[in-house]
Amino acid sequence: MKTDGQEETVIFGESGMATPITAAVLGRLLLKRGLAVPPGELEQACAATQQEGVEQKPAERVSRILLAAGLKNIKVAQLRWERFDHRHLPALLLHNGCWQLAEHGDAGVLLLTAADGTVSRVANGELVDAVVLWLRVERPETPAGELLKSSASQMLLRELLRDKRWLLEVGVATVVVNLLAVATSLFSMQVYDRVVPTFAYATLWAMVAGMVIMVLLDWVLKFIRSRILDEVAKRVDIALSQQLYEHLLDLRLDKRPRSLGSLAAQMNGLETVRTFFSSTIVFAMTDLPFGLMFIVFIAAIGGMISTVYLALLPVSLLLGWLAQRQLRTLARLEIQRGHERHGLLVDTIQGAETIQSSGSGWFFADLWRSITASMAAYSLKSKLISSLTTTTTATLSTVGYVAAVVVGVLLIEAGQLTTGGLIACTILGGKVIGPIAQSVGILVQWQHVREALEMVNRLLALEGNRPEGKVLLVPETLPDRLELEGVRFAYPGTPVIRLQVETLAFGPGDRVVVMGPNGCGKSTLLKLAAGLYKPAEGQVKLGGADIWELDPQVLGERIGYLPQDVHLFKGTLKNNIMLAGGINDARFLEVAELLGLDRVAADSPRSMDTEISEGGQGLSGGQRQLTAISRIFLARPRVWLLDEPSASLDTESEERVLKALQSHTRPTDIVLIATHRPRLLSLANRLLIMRRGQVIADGPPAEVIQAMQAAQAAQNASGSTP
Ligand SMILES: Nc1ncnc2c1ncn2[C@@H]1O[C@H](COP(=O)(O)OP(=O)(O)OP(=O)(O)O)[C@@H](O)[C@H]1O
Repeated sequence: MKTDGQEETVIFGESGMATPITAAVLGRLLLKRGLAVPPGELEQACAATQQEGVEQKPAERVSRILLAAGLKNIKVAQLRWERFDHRHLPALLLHNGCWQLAEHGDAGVLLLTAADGTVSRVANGELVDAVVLWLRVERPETPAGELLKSSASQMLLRELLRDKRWLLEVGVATVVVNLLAVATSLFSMQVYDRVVPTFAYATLWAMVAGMVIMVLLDWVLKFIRSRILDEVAKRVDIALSQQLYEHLLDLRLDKRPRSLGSLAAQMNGLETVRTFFSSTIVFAMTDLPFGLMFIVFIAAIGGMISTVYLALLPVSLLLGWLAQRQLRTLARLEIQRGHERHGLLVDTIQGAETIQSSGSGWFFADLWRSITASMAAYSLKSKLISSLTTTTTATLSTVGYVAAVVVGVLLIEAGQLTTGGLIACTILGGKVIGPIAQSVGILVQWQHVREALEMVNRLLALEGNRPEGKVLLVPETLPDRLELEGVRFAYPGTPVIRLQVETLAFGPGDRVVVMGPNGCGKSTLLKLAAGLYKPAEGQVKLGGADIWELDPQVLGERIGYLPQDVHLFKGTLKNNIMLAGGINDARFLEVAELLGLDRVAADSPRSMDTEISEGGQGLSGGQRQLTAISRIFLARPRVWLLDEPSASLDTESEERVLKALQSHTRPTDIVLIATHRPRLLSLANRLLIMRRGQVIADGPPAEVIQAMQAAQAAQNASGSTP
């Protein structure tokens, strides 16, 4: 189909009507997303895919067009507008019967650009039935040159250069150590040329005495150099790991990678970097540039012999460069598999009970074996390449030695060189090739370090909760009011909106129970209200202030959040209850008694000092839940956000928690409880019902229940009507 000279492909809308998508509108989107296509290619691709038939879904068709136009690594997703995460704009939108480019406009208005370039402004609400095509571009690899500009490298450099004195000290020590190496060769030259022909022992002893001093100096300098570098590595290590860990603590939860294994591996990346910089290999690197200095000395002593080493130097470097290209890919693959293995390990340890009870151990053992086998294969390949390169460099070194001796003999015959001179040249020659042979080992390690740095970069690139340098509000008083305004939220990596709330306000004294089917967004609502997740759009306000503008301490003080999955940490029961500390014993005991935790402690020989292992091992599910609830009671927040507080509790404990909530909350506190337990309704003066991320009913519990029952009855009646 052609319109105005533009190639079109035909796409079926939801209703089954064919809706054309032009190369022009797709081209506009690609341009906005920074994806270049040579002129004419998109039109050709559209025409080619059109000939294949029109029965494909829009997303499939656009995928084919993009592939035909040479754009790989792009996934196309088709979504309903109301479930689309606006952060992923620009996208293509099917509105008013044609596909248009949709972009953010101002004040929540959307800019739509049609194929012919006409722009219209549309309000969000007008697009309820619209369909979106969203391009998800896979992350491009960081180019090598970018690495040094990257945050981890910058952080490393910043730490290394914080106190520059060590650079001078190490520099001076390295120069002197290498000059002493020249002195050793000069010693051999003098012995062969002056001592051996005449057996001049007096000269020999004088030179030996000089050498002893030099050897001692060499030892002392090398020792000092290694101490200085160790100190620097230690300093950098402490600073970097602290910065990285704090970044991890402050990481925005919705920006965290989903796999725990890769998150932990990214953190561990620093370890690889640290080991590299604190290893002796750094000395080999600092000695590398002195190869050229030794060639200059060889030229001064043996003239033409230097050309042998000058020729060998680029050959060895080329060999190393070729090797490192291969090694880099292998290192990346090995590290990726390493992440998977790490993730599997974490999962296996956490899910040990499930694995054993389900008898699925063989499956995990197989998975482990296959990952380990492929890691071993990559490692074997990289060892093969590095040993091939090392052996070749060693052979080159021998070839260099033989060539230098041959050239030396010719020079001795021509009277331009002495035997001692030749020996000195070959000693210095070894010092040119030696570090290069060693550098192959450095290259192997460097590839791992490079990958590790990229991993750390990825971690650092993840957004923190509060941007650095942002001025945060610390209000002295905050009215007890929690509001959600125009909130839309999608979890990372998915464009599906999981929470959509136009306006929702909670005032002083509100006792709200949130109910709804599994996965309707109750926990998501509570997490957003607690400021754990940031909405893609809209605001969550506490006392009129956006909670993302508030200092986390203010937030922590005002809001108490009980997660659905309670987590306890390694330590004692008491430590776990008083997690953030700062609570007096009387209050602690009062809360323990209130919630029945004193009885848990009484059952254990170590009472409140009962040992808890990582992840809360050592307590029952209900006891873990009580422990977590007691943290909130100790904190006494103004806003209580409790996610399934009684899910693991027996009736007695549930009653106790209910009573505690009635008696120990202030009349002005806001209490929000997500639950499936009707018993908790006795506490509520307000009931929210949620479906598919939206609040569908809100009001006094009796009224809401009545309305829901009436709606259900009406639905049943209409469903039973023939
Ligand atoms: N971390 C996550 N990443 C991606 N999607 C998520 C994540 N957590 C929850 N979801 C999805 O968001 C939706 C809402 O989840 P939520 O936990 O808020 O439901 P819920 O109403 O609390 O359910 P339940 O009653 O089972 O606890 C679900 O469809 C779920 O699959």
